[in-house]
Amino acid sequence: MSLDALKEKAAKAPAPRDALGALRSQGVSVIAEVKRSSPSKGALAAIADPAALARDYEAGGAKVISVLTERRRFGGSLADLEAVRASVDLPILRKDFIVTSYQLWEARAHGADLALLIVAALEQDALVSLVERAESIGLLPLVEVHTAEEAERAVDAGAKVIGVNVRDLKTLKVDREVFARVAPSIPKGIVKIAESGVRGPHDLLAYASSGADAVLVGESLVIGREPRAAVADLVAAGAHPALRQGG
Ligand SMILES: O=C(O)c1ccccc1NCC(=O)[C@H](O)[C@H](O)COP(=O)(O)O
Repeated sequence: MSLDALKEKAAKAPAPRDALGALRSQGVSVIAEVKRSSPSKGALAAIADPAALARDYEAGGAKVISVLTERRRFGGSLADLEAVRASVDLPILRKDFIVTSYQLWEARAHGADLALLIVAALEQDALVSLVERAESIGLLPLVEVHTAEEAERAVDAGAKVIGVNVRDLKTLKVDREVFARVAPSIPKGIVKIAESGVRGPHDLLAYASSGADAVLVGESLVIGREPRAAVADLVAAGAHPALRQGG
């Protein structure tokens, strides 16, 4: 589709939902992901009806839904994004390898409210310009980092929401300690998300004790038999106001 056509589609898309408000609400917010497969684990779950899964996540108390839209390695699509957006009242994250403003327009045109920007994949100028572009078209950028240096770059680029992915995207290894090492480099006032490796409430509590305002969870929700109950268990664990770091 041409950029002009995409911009026209974006203009007709439903208005963006308040993702920052959702992430800043009380308790540790759960971002539940629609994830069929992954480079690290291969096939995880068939997910014939991503909209039904998203409704289960919403009923369990998730604050945001993440939809992987990359097809080859994650089995996702923009059609999934659109179907999920239409089926719930929550803000939706387009989780993909976004490196152009075309992909941001594409995200908004298909109903996304947030878009992932991975610091390691972008030169600083490009990162700054994509953060600005995202905000100008109504998308909240979730800027993903894996090291303290990348966190500094995210802050310099004006990120309001930073996700620390504890999965090393080069080796695919998950090291949950990464969050505790990187989070102190993120100033108060910026929403901190711990991404990957949440197997259950104990991992959410560990991330929360290191300052996480939200967790992003994929695999453990899609391989379990009761996604709604699994989300509800996480939400209950994260509900204690004392857990919030006041960041
Ligand atoms: O999941 C992977 O194997 C992966 C590999 C390379 C780049 C990204 C990858 N995953 C995307 C994500 O960030 C996760 O889906 C998300 O954080 C949820 O993680 P998990 O709960 O561990 O499935």
